[in-house]
This record gives sequence, C-alpha cells and structure tokens, in this order.
Amino acid sequence: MKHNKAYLNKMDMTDDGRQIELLNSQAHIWNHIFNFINSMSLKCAIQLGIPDIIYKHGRAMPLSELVAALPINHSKARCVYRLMRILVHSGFFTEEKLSKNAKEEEESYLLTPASRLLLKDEPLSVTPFLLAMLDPILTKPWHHVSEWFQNDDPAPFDTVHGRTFWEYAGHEPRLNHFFNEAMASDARLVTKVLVKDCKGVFERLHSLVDVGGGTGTVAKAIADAFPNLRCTVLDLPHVVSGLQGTDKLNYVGGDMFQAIPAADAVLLKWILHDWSDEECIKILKRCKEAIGSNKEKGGKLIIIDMKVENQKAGDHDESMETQLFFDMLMMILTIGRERTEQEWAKLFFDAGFNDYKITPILGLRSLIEVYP
Ligand SMILES: C[S@@+](CC[C@H](N)C(=O)[O-])C[C@H]1O[C@@H](n2cnc3c(N)ncnc32)[C@H](O)[C@@H]1O
Ligand SMILES: O=c1cc(-c2ccc(O)cc2)oc2c(O)c(O)ccc12
Repeated sequence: MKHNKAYLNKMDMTDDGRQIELLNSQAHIWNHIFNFINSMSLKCAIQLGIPDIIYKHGRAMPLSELVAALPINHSKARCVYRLMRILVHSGFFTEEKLSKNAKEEEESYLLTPASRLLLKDEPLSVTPFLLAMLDPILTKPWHHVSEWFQNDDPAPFDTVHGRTFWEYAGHEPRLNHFFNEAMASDARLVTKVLVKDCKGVFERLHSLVDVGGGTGTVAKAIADAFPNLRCTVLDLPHVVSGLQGTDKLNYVGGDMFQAIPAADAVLLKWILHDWSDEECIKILKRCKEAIGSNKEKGGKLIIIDMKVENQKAGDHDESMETQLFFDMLMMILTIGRERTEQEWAKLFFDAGFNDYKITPILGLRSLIEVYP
C-alpha cells in the first residue's frame, strides 16, 4: 500500500500532537467563520462616529466620556467597552489606563494611523469605500457565489441584481454616488504619490486622456501639476453628466470600447482589472489607436493596477492576502481579475504594444508604462 507524505507524517504523530493539530484546526476555522465580525464591528464604529469623536476629544478619551458622547441608548452603555476591545485588538485604536479618581483607573482610547484614515474630513478617507463595500447591495452577491458557479451569468453581482455593476450604477444614484466618492478618495491618495514621485512619467506630455477617469480627481491634479498638459476624462455618460470642465480639463461621456479621444498618453487607473482578457484587449487596441505610434513624442499608455506575485507554498504575507481579496472582489462584482507580470505582458503584446515597464511605486499597485 502506498502512503503519501502527509499521511505518513500523521502516522508518526503522537496523541498529543494530533490533539494540538485538531484544536489549532478548529481555531483556524473559527477565525475564518468569524472574519466578518472584524468588518462589521468597524462599520458600526464608523456609523456611530467613534473615530471622529475621539479625534475631536484631542487626547486619550476615557470610556465613560466616549459613552456619554455617543448617540446610543443608555441600556447599551456597557457594550461600548466590548466593541472598543475588539477594535483595539484589530489595530484601530490603542488603549491606555488613566486614573479616574484616587482609587480607580479607566480605559481610555486613542486613534491609530489606520483609524485616522477613517476620519470624516480626512481627504484620503477610506470611509466611503468601507460603507460602500459593506452595503447590502455589494455584500448580497457574496451569498450567491456557489449559485453563480453553476449558472452562466458573468458575475455573482449580475445573478443577484439582474444587470452588470456598471449598468446598476447607471440606474441607482445611491450606488453611483457612493462608488464615485469612494474612487475619488482613492484617487486623491494615488495622485499625491504620482505628482510627487512620478514627475518624469508626465513631463514630456502635452495631452492625456484618463479613460474611465470617474469624476476627474486624478486628471484635475495632473493638469494642475503639469502646466503644459491638457487632460480629458472619458467615462460613462451618467458619471460625467453635469461635471464642469476648465480650460485644462474636459469631460467626455462615452464608451471606451467604442472610441477614445486622441492624445499623447492614455491613463487607465483601476480599469483593466474590471475586465476579462478579451475585453482588455479590445480596450488596449482602442488605447493604441488613440496614442498612435509616435513613441518619440512620449506616446504611451500609463496603467495603474496591481501586479500580483505568483503564490508560493507557505506564503502567508498580508499584502498577498489583500491582492487575493481584490481578485475575488473583481470576480464577484465584475468580470475582471488581478494579473501577474506574465499575464500583463501577454495582454500588451496581444493588443499590439511593443514594450512595457513596471514600477511598483503605489503600495500594492504598480505604475505600468506601455509603449506602442
Ligand atoms: C474602478 S472605476 C475607476 C475610476 C478611476 N479610474 C479611479 O481609479 O479612481 C472604473 C471606471 O470605469 C468606468 N467605466 C466602466 N465602463 C466604461 C466604459 N464602457 N467606458 C468608459 N468608462 C467606463 C466606470 O464608470 C468607472 O468610473
Ligand atoms: O467595489 C469595488 C471596491 C474597490 C475598493 C474597495 C476598498 C478600497 O479601499 C479600495 C477600492 O475597488 C473597486 C475597483 O477598483 C473596481 O474596479 C471595481 C469595484 C471596486
């Protein structure tokens, strides 16, 4: 009889070893079952305004003062400590003991860098994304993934809502607004890095089209930072309708699968990960037509998206997990995916581009320049 290695290892194990493994496995499963408790506890803290209340307090905030400042029913006062305890554990607040009186001490809370990014008036706030992601419109599709595996819908979002994510946003002002606000807050963060650390990428350009550029946060900042550069934002008509351009920035409502206005460079930020390889090649071919073949004039495509690493056995690093989360998000909401360098290269060459350069400058995302 043949045994595989894992089976033989099990045979070698002592009773104690087997028991430890069993209990560890149970804990591992519990952590996965209860993962949603972290997101939902954070959502509750945001809805109650806890980060902003602690921020306004200006120093470590005692639990009793936090409870008094919260818009809650008095009978729930004792539960605030339990909510704060899990959020301290997950790194959103730090806790210190302050003396309450001569005999007693009391827990007091401070913000951490992560909760600062959740403040309402923080320009780079991730709160719009958190509220959008945890809204039932976007959580419901996750309950239908196995059903989707058995039908021929493009994504679980379509299974639940009967239309694509983009069609839904076009008809539901609430999702459209939430999503565009969330994208704009991310765009502010990315633009800060682009304008500071990637000047060379834009310096020789005279015109740029931001394809799927949303409400124009990135294009506006680039147009302001580079005086010789005129920018166009191309997005779906419901996204750009009513937006006012300037002499350096104009909005075009249209469809990137049909035509992209001509320019020295085309920017695609968080666009290609929404689409399958076939759709990406269509978009890339439209981009190539828009920039022509004049590499000397600086003609190029600028992509901001993730480059995922090939997963190795035993690889448990946090950034890999975040990239896997985004890949799943794209599968559930859109028909897209996150790609490895080999997958990116294949798309570029299949669409007729000649060369590319990847600069991993934006945390988990990269700036990819692609040349005709
Ligand atoms: C994930 S968002 C990225 C927005 C923006 N580039 C950013 O990163 O902040 C994708 C954008 O593509 C736009 N989009 C979807 N389908 C499109 C199409 N066929 N033509 C033009 N834009 C489209 C959406 O409206 C949305 O603004
Ligand atoms: O539905 C989403 C959500 C995101 C997202 C969520 C949280 C963040 O902090 C950042 C981004 O990004 C998306 C995206 O890039 C996309 O192309 C489609 C949908 C979503």
